[in-house]
Amino acid sequence: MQPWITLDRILNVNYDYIERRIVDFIRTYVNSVGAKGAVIGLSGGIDSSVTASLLVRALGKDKVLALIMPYKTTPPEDVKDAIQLAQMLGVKYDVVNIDPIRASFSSTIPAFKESEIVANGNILARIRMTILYYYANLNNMIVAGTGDKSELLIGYFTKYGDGGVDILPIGDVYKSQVRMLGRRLGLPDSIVTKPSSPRLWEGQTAEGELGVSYADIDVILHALVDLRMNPQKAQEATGKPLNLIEQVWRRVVTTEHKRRTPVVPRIGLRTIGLDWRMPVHYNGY
Ligand SMILES: Nc1ncnc2c1ncn2[C@@H]1O[C@H](COP(=O)(O)OP(=O)(O)OC[C@H]2O[C@@H]([n+]3cccc(C(=O)O)c3)[C@H](O)[C@@H]2O)[C@@H](O)[C@H]1O
Ligand SMILES: Nc1ncnc2c1ncn2[C@@H]1O[C@H](COP(=O)(O)OP(=O)(O)OP(=O)(O)O)[C@@H](O)[C@H]1O
Ligand SMILES: [Mg+2]
Repeated sequence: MQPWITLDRILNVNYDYIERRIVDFIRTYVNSVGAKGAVIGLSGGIDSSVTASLLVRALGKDKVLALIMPYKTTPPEDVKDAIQLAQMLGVKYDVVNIDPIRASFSSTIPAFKESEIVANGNILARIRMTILYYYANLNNMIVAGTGDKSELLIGYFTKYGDGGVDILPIGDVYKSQVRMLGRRLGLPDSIVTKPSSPRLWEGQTAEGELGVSYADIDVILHALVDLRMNPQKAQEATGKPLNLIEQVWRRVVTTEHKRRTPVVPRIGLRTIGLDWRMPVHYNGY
């Protein structure tokens, strides 16, 4: 049988609907929790650019605050792209260089190891999260996350770093779809065509670190997650190698802890995270 789950199938979705749904979600959520707006980290990458653009459509430019937080591994073009986008959207922005903050970690932590690139890279994401929450606290705003469905499902984010946010507007949109959305939102070409990278260390790219392309990841996730296929069925339907499918699935299952609130052992009659559930903007008593 010819593979029928192709990238075209992932890309061929109703972007008008996606845009309307997300804009409506942001507006309703921010208003119903009584926040004054949203704070976002702008990296010059596709995810934060699309999210920022949707925030402005939902809330208006005066209710969106952008933080541009370069480190020495951030290419100057990224800073330029982020500033250009903030100006294009008309939002207020601050540029905060995080080099000295990160340097204070290496100079004060006795166990600090310069060679631990992933652990040290995660510090950058957690420094940025701390700064975003500082601005949110000062302005009675919430922190908008930028994780897309692909990154969230494979756990490709720093727990409580870029994962430490209040809402995830593009969290149900695959990376390949986010790029298409970016084009439709009129984002500059330099942003839309830029290869994804967390820029946590010199030369890092997402596809290089993961060892698989987002085009493949998205097709495989659609089969495994949306269509609930087992790896064998997913292989028939996508034509991708079984070992690649299993590798992606392994990432999904081993990172479930990143998508949950911390686990609590059951002791009482109702336990947080197990059978205590409440809507986040419930006003009743
Ligand atoms: N089963 C489990 N239950 C509960 N907690 C568990 C756990 N397994 C690990 N943990 C905890 O999780 C920690 C590991 O998670 P974490 O600290 O996130 O670290 P980790 O997943 O190892 O690293 C983050 C990954 O995300 C990538 N990243 C980061 C930031 C941005 C982006 C981007 O796309 O822009 C990508 C980064 O390149 C790296 O590959 C462990 O040290 C442990 O504390
Ligand atoms: N230099 C930076 N300044 C401000 N925020 C940043 C910076 N680097 C990362 N971030 C924040 O961390 C988020 C996660 O980074 P990530 O690289 O996944 O997203 P992106 O750069 O927007 O898109 P892509 O995944 O395509 O690179 C960013 O979307 C942004 O909110
Ligand atoms: Mg990036």
